[in-house]
Amino acid sequence: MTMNTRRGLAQQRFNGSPPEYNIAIVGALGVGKSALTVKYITKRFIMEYDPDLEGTYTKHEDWDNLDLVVHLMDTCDKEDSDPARYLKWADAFVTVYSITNRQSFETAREYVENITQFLKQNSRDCPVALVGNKIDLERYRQVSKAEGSALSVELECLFYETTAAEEYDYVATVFSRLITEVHAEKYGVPLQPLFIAEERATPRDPLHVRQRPKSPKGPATEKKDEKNPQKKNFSKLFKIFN
Ligand SMILES: Nc1nc2c(ncn2[C@@H]2O[C@H](COP(=O)(O)OP(=O)(O)OP(=O)(O)O)[C@@H](O)[C@H]2O)c(=O)[nH]1
Repeated sequence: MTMNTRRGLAQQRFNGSPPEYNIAIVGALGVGKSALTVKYITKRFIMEYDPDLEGTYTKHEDWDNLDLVVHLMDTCDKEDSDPARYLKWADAFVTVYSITNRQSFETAREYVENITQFLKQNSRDCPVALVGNKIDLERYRQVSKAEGSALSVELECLFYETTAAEEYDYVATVFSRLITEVHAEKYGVPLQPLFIAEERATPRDPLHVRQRPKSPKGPATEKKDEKNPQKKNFSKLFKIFN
């Protein structure tokens, strides 16, 4: 069976159109929502963004010959903005705080509580991840990993620590898990390759490699190496990458 036939068969399971996932990224200003969005979309770290811009970005993933379409909303909450725009839209939520900013951790709690309350009121069940970002700045850490983990247990959500400034795998791990969970919820079947044992290629993409069982919840592996990120200025013109 050719690669194209396998892809066709895989796609047929979803009426010919690729499965889609809407993921909203929320949190206080400056925690790295835009940086994590860009990292996931382009695998690159970009230092500066326009803090007032909110945008939705799309990425196609290849999951063992199945096309997946992932839409990310990099949110930007203002005093008068209505969170319903992403609460209603999203299939999953990434609530980001910076491990170097305790206030952002408190804000993340409020975000997760509001999301959970909205989901409950609307009888919806969506995965929510609490994400402590900027672990490359370990020396400035204000929120311990144990505190992040304890809050996720209390709020009954997933927990990861990440960095947008280092390896892509930190970020891929979070999205891989959310996509897997959303898929099961939205399409009623686990996200798994069309199983043709003798022809199955060795999975290489991080999405596949990082696929995890449903439980237990747990943080991504922490890495202590420090690197100097590129010192460049960009605006949200990275939108052109889509
Ligand atoms: N060292 C380091 N810096 C990061 C990381 N993530 C983001 N930053 C930096 O933190 C600053 C804020 O990042 P943003 O992505 O703009 O944060 P945001 O949450 O989108 O906040 P607004 O743009 O203000 O809405 C920028 O200077 C980023 O370069 C990270 O993982 N490590």
